[in-house]
Amino acid sequence: TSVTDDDIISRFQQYLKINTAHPNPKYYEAADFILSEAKALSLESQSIEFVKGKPLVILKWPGKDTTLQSILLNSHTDVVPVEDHKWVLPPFEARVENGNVYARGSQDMKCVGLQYLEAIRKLKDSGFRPLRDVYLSFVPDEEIGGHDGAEKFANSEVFERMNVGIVLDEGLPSTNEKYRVFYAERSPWWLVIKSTGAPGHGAKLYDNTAMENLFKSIESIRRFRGAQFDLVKAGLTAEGEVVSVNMVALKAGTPSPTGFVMNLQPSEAEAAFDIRVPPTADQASLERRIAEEWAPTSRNMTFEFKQKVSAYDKFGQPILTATDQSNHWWSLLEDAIAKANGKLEKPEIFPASTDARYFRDRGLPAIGFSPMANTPILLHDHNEFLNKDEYLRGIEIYESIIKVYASFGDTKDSTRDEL
Ligand code: MET
Ligand SMILES: [Zn+2]
Ligand SMILES: [Zn+2]
Repeated sequence: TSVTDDDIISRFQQYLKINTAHPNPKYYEAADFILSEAKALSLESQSIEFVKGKPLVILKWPGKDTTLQSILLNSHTDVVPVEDHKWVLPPFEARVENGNVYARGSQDMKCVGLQYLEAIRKLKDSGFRPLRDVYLSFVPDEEIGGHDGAEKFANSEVFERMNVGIVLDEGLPSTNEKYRVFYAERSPWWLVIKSTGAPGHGAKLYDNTAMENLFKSIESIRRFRGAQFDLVKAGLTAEGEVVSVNMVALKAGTPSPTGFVMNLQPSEAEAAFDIRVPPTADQASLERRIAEEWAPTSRNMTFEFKQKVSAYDKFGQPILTATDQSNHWWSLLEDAIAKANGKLEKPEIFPASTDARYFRDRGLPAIGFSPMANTPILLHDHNEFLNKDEYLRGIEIYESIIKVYASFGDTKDSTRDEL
């Protein structure tokens, strides 16, 4: 069978046209599409609903030696919502302009999911047969925390039986010709702080109002944010190695039909922050800072975490995948990318969060990688796009990676089985 670039791009477009944005992702349409692609490629497939209405599709390309650890190529099928009217081209039509495919999910991360499949198609056409089992997982709900998707999957018996040795998951584009690659990620701490204070006349100056109490916290948080950001701006610390704090919501004031009651100081106020904590950070000291400076009871403040993922494993060690000789999957990835004439940046800590953490939590190596070079970073942004040629180039990169990974036959890597 001969595969044309047009066929490849049109399959990418088909996947992008399925609206899997929260809060009502069309998960069954996405699953059906993946399953029909799998069928065309003669891959084994199953769709599992760990949670009703949220299918997780697993595909398998069986290897010659099923006793070896397998390779898992993971991607999420959901995407973040869009503000339709702020896009130049409609976000779920995958139109092409100047060689760029515009769609929500074109970078995050429907590209990767289909590039895995296209790479397998090419390898199959070339007659290649894997030594190890190659698995693909298409998981729901990454963008809302992954609890009903990758988290359940990584802790399931199905996963256990897959005997996975290495996981590949998403990364970020780079604006130059080198690909970025990620060996760890920052942990999300979603914090809501609340203040209370005596209500009173809008004209009266008095201490301990809810607004004043909250603003003292906001000032302190902003000083911390500024100091962290300065390290990045000065080029001293990588983006993924500082703690980021961004205020994402503010709620206060007494509503009135025309807006707010203007002459009443409210008795409550709250603010929400998206905090990301690198595995290299001192978690305990950040916790103390939150309790003592950002939401102290002495200032009538309380706090609550909407999400708080530890950056450390159960032994208190930072969760990261080795990027040295101790991890042969890392060396193989370097080789594979070099073989395909690709260049790699120094490995980084992913500044946001991905499903890779659920696999790393299980003690598995997981590498974040989305082969997009020369591409502006538009994840979660308006007018997200990926250039056609970059997409096609990424398929070649995955061909090389899958080939190198799936033919690797070192017997030393079966330690997990021996335990
Ligand atoms: N990938 C998304 C993010 O980093 C959702 C992860 S769940 C905290 O924001
Ligand atoms: Zn993503
Ligand atoms: Zn995302």
